[in-house]
Amino acid sequence: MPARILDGKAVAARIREQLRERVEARQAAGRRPPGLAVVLVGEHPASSVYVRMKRRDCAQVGFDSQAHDLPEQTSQAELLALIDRLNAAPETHGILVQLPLPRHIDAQAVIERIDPAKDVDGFHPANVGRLTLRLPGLRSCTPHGVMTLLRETGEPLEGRNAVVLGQSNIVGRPMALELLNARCTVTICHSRTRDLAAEVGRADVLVAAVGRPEFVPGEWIREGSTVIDVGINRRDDGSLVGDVDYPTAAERAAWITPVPGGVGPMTRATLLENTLAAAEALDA
Ligand SMILES: Nc1nc(=O)c2c([nH]1)NC[C@@H]1CN(c3ccc(C(=O)N[C@@H](CCC(=O)O)C(=O)O)cc3)C=[N+]21
Repeated sequence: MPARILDGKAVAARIREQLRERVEARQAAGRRPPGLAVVLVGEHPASSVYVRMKRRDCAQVGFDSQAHDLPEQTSQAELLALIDRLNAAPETHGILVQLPLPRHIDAQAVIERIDPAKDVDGFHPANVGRLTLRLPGLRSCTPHGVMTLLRETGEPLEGRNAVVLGQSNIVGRPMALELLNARCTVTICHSRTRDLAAEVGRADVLVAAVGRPEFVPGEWIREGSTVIDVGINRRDDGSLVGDVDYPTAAERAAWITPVPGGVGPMTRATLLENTLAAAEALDA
């Protein structure tokens, strides 16, 4: 039986619709719209596209989208000064600094300058620490969005073997913590993992976040598993593929996310959810 498709695009659209209603209710109660500052430094080609999508999402749900497009030569001091102003601005509830930043800027210093209450990316050590300790806080959009998508399958996560491919700060590590908090048995694999095929073969839930096109062959996939593909890789012909070989994996999995239309739209919808949550907490 071929896998059922976990349609992130459709779930994200539903989330945006619910958010739009909540923003309308806020407005009817005389409260200001959630404000998201999206900061873009320089002209990384993919970043301009992603930032445009985020701003369009904001407009669609009635958020105040605040654009800060800075030149490539912006100094770290200038960027930190902007963060300070946004931290202090009452109309700004969320601050997103698009990554990657130009090489002369220390991204970690920038992340740590953001008020954790406005850190809608969930990248600040205070928020990662809160996730680690199972305390409420802003949770990184991609792993958080994946958890929302996993709930859509209706299958319980408790006790299942979850395998995460990739140990990055923005996906692999927080993803493993999310799955642990959902009481999965979690394995994190990386470039030094000895027998990747064997690890993947044990996965009831596989999350692939390695950033290599079609890296996981379908033969590795456990029959009946749930396959979440975080990879967004652009091929020479301009088309997008994930980290998993979709056609062969879909023959074995019970559920699988497509690329595009899977995790990507969920990441953006979760950014909006985090921004509304930040607004509710800050304006309370
Ligand atoms: N501070 C920061 N926060 C981020 O969350 C962040 C970032 N920097 N830098 C870059 C990555 C990448 N990222 C994506 C989110 C959604 C899609 C997405 O919606 N993709 C669609 C369309 C893809 C397309 O057509 O290009 C899809 O997969 O269906 C893609 C990429 C967020 N990132």
